[in-house]
Amino acid sequence: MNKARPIPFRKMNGLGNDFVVLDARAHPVALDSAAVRAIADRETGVGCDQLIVVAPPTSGDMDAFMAIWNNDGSEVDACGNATRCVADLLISETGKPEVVIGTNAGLLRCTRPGEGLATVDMGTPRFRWDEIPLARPVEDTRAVVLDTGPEVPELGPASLVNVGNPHCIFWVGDVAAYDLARFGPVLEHHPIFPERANISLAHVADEGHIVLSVWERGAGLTRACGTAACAVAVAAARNGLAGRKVRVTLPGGDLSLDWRESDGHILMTGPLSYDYEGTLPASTVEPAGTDA
Ligand SMILES: N[C@@H](CCC[C@H](N)C(=O)O)C(=O)O
Repeated sequence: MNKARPIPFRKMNGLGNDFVVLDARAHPVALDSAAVRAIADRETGVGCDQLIVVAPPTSGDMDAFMAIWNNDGSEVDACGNATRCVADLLISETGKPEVVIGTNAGLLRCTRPGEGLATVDMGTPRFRWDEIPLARPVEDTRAVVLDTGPEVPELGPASLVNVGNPHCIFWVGDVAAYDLARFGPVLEHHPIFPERANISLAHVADEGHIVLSVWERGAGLTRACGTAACAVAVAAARNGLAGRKVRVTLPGGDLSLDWRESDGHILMTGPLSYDYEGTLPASTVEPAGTDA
């Protein structure tokens, strides 16, 4: 007899960047791209920008491991906003002042500076062309001219950086003046990015404040993207456009970024919220043959 029970999930968000969070620590889940797309579908599934699986630690130096899937079914290494959400879950559960989350992009240390807030140490950015990665050598990733067709407006040179995932940033005078939803997909799939890229339009309002709009790889236009905020903060400082501590305003709200002088780590602080809880039919996420 199939005794499979429904799988509980939490719906959470960081500045409106929204996640279905599955806790696979007690009961494993098996996901493939098709299952992720079905759950993430806003018409026929739960709907989310990313699906997050909290799994048991894979080594003694972490509290849990976190797997990240975009809503197009691609698995990725980093998600800043979801890391804050999972950090809050683990801090509430353990009572520890600091938790360590394992990701495919490395170990991330997280704290709770106030109720409903989390700070994540996103580690150090990478700037070399083969670390971003790019399809061809580029000497200086601070300002790269991309060949684009008529569907992309004149945006000037891009700054490229990897903060656990690849980001491409264009510096503009007014982010609202551009229809990023129209040409974001073209840039995401530009041949210079063998793993595609997250595409940002950034306006430096002053040396401590940047306004940002993001077309996320594998998810489209989102209300916020934590790693894009990290990427734009370090790229602005590296280009001499802003200081190392900046406020980044996204459509969903503000994040505080500190590209720490002492060790080059990026600290990202911002809010997170719990939306609701629900259950998924076991058949959507259980390993084949499970009779749990
Ligand atoms: N929403 C995220 C980023 C999620 C992954 C990204 N779309 C990618 O494919 O790299 C964030 O808050 O950082």
